[in-house]
Order: sequence, then C-alpha cells, then structure tokens
Amino acid sequence: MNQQELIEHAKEAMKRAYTPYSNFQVGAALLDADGHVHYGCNIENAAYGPTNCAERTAMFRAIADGHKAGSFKAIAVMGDTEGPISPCGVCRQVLVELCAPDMPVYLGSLKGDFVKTTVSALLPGAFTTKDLHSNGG
Ligand SMILES: O=c1ccn([C@H]2C[C@H](O)[C@@H](CO)O2)c(=O)[nH]1
Ligand SMILES: [Zn+2]
Repeated sequence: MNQQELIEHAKEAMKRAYTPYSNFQVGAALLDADGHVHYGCNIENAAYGPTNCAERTAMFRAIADGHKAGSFKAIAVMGDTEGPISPCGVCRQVLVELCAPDMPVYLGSLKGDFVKTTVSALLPGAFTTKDLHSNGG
C-alpha cells in the first residue's frame, strides 16, 4: 500500500461523511500492521458538539476492532480544501495517543495538494501519558 493508494482510500471514505450542517466532507484511511485499511468520515450532529472528525472515526473504529495503540502504519486524510487539509487540535491529540510519534500522516486535498508529515510534527509539546505519570499520577 503506497501513499497514493492510501490517499485514494481517504477520498473514498469522504463519500461516507454525514455532514448536514457544514456540508464539508472529510475522509480518513488508517493503515494497520496487517496492511488493512480502516475508513473514517466526519459524522455531524444537530447539537454540533458530538460531531466526530474523520480521523478520530478511523482510529476509534480500528481500536474497537482490536488493533493496538501504536501499531498503525500510516493515516491519510482528504478534504475539499485550498491546500492540504489540516487536522483539528482534538484529532492531533488523539493521533499522539494512539499512533507512534514517527508514523507518517498524509494530508491531501481534492485539488491534488499533498504533504507528508508525522504525528509528532503535528503536535509539538503534546501532553501525553508521560506527563501524567511524571507527577505520580
Ligand atoms: O481535519 C478535519 C477537519 C474538519 N473535520 C470535520 C469536522 C466537521 O464535521 C467539519 C467542519 O469542521 O469537518 C474533519 O473531520 N477533519
Ligand atoms: Zn478533528
């Protein structure tokens, strides 16, 4: 599975978005250690707050299906943006929790923009489990 293929999966996942409020569709494709792809889309809610982003949907699905935190190989995210899509702060925090720091993150747009980054580069100085335990917590 190369990065272009994973991006194509993210584009396919976009079509599953439930977005009656923003009409802004986002797709994510998370590659697991067995080479299988887990799709995520954004799922909105009339109360707005319960909305789940595509990235978190993909990660939560894979974890619920039995995949272990830190075992994933890559994630691709796609949206209809000017420039590569930029994951929100909440998703960056969840990426740090569930994916390895050096895991590749591919960010695309329907216009063909593309950047490759990593989980740790997306959230410098993240609060992690290490911070909790450094104080005896
Ligand atoms: O990286 C992103 C950015 C935004 N959204 C969703 C949340 C909401 O449904 C809509 C507008 O913010 O896009 C994602 O799923 N992922
Ligand atoms: Zn998000």
